Amino acid sequence: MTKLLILLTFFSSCFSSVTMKEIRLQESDKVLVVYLSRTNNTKALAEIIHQEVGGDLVPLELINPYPENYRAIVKQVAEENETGFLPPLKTKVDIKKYETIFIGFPTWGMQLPPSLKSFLTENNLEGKTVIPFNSNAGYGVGSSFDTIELLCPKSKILEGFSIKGGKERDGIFLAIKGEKEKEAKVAIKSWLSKIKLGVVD
Ligand SMILES: Cc1cc2nc3c(=O)[nH]c(=O)nc-3n(C[C@H](O)[C@H](O)[C@H](O)COP(=O)(O)O)c2cc1C
Repeated sequence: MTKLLILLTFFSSCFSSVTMKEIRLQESDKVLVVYLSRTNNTKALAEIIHQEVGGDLVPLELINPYPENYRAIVKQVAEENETGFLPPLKTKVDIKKYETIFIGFPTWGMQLPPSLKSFLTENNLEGKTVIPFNSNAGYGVGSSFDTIELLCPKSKILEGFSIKGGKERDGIFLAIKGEKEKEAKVAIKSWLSKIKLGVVD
């Protein structure tokens, strides 16, 4: 009887470890990490998240890119925010393929950038898990996370992640590199395990 129990325990543990691995791979297939980044800070976060959770990593591109000049982009974004203009996207995603969607963006004018509003309007995220992440110049996420809640009323929205990135206004472009990148990695890993999306080896 004891022998039988030991054998059963052995086989069930083999079986469960195979199943766990398969589930993780399947889940990873259904993960999308989509992000907007101008000076690569949010891109650095997206790459760390992608290394941790797998899936597809997709940069969001516009049909008509924003001006290079900082003052010009600030002015254009302010106008778009005021009029509610949704810039058309070059990036198309087959959203049906995904169940878990990480959405990354910088804070622009203390709001969600207009192209993210386009993305969330163009794609139906009903029933999907949505996880925002953000970099900013030190002033926080503004209304961006709340706007995601508004635009994704039928999604399960998990706690977002936010970190200080660059400050283009003061000539600081990519800040999430070297030591800062290592710090971001530690913070992201702890956030992912808090929201229970960290991949266990
Ligand atoms: C048009 C524009 C507006 C911005 N507005 C804000 C803001 O309101 N608050 C803030 O903290 N940072 C603001 N920033 C700074 C970015 O959020 C910050 O530099 C971020 O790390 C950039 O991310 P990226 O490198 O992925 O583009 C703004 C940057 C741009 C280009």
